[in-house]
Amino acid sequence: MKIRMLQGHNQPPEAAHINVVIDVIRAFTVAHHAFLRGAQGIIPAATVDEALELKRLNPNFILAGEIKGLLIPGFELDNSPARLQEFDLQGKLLIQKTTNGVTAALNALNAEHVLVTGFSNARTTAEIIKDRWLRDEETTINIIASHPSGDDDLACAEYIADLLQRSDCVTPEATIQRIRASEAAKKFYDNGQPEFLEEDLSLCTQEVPSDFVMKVNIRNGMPLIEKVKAGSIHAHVR
Ligand SMILES: O=C(O)[C@H](CS(=O)(=O)O)OP(=O)(O)O
Ligand SMILES: [Mg+2]
Repeated sequence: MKIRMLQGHNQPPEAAHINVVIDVIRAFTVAHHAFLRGAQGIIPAATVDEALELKRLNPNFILAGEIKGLLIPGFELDNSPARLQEFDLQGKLLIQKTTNGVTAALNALNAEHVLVTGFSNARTTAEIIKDRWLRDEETTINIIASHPSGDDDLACAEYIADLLQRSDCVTPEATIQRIRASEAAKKFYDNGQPEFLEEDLSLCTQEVPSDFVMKVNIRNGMPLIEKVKAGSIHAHVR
């Protein structure tokens, strides 16, 4: 296995068998919790206009995301995993537009398998990659920390790389510490910015055991993030 560690959301990575796109604070923590709450799929949108147009055509879809961390006018959900807990998402399709995670995922579609995750599903994602897709030492994996400079996604990327390599050097505790100390985490401790909930940070640093990865598949020519269970991955390959 050859692992490349990358950081940022704007550059398409060099081609690989597997791209793993990380956004801990908060896009793919939101995505994981949306699936845990029954969401059927998530359409990543490159722009607010594209997201609003999709909503116009599909009024049942739910708009989620942020600009500068805040609710986008006309959207139902912001980018808070805590506020998401109040919504019934059973069978729903979400449209997600965020600064780092969603942009990075849309720029990383050039692999056989494209996965997204935050810390909450990092271990499961690594385990399923190991079980299903690590064919031989020639398998190439890009692990993309979507925040261009912050340490939250990089810490999670290193945690996943460690799990894939079975090196046992990076603990979940050390990873959580780095996420909590990252630049992106600061606003969640700031009493002057009450719109950023400290509970979000708790959810972003909590591993939630689940039996699925979040995989970006192309459906009708469009990317769709789907919940793919460990045993059913071969039925969902792109
Ligand atoms: O809302 C978020 O958590 C971030 C925006 S910011 O960098 O924290 O302002 O977006 P994301 O794409 O989830 O990193
Ligand atoms: Mg982020």
